[in-house]
Amino acid sequence: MVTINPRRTPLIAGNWKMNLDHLQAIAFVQKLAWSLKDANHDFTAVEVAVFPPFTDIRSVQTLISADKLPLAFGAQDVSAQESGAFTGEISAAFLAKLECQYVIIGHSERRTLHNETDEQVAAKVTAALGQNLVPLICVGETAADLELHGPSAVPVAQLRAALAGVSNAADIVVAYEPVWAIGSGKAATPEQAEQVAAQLRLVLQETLGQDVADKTRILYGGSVKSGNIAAYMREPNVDGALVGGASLDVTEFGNIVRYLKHVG
Ligand SMILES: O=C[C@H](O)COP(=O)(O)O
Repeated sequence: MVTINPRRTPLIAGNWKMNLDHLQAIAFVQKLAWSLKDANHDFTAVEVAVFPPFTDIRSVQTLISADKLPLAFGAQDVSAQESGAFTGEISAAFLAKLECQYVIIGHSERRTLHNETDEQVAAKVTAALGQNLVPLICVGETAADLELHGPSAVPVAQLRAALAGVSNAADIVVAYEPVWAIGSGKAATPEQAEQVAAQLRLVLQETLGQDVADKTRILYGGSVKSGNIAAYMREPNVDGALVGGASLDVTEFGNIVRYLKHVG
């Protein structure tokens, strides 16, 4: 039985990573919106967001705005800097100007492949909030971390660090993504996801207070598919999913969004 917390609208977020150019993005978003509309998806019951590459965002914004599509969108990363000589960087102000609602910060691929530190993640969170973007903060342990420290220690420490400069978080989203589950087909069990999500909610409570802890959505990410999403959504502290590979297939992503059809 799924009980939807009235303070936390479930969020299904598709992180396209470095896939789909701007023309493919337009076709994808149109098809996604049409297929969800055809299926009478209730966008007030489950929010849907896509995270295209930077070069697609203007096209996605224009389409969503012109056709008044009930989809949210965001970027996959942001600079901690406001402006200046930072070749290749994209500021939070630029993203806000493109009407992004969200920005993913601290994805494990950034932490691993670009050596992003907890301090840089925290600075990016502050930069995003400064432009009224909702930071979607990713945390998660590697297989080695899991063996060494157990399931919650690393994600909890990463979240604490990410919130270091946040005093008044109007709106944030947290994604628990065990690194060993990303793109591996070896998803965490719903119980594992719930265990860590509950610990992350405690961190939110301790650092930002009960109200923020109650209203903050905590997503699970890592090999989410239409066949396993419903089981995660039955867990009381899991409020949605950050989907990678499966978000690139319109039909599959649409079925993930429509998980309510498959839960008792
Ligand atoms: O941001 C999304 C995650 O990295 C999950 O990716 P995945 O669904 O391909 O495992």
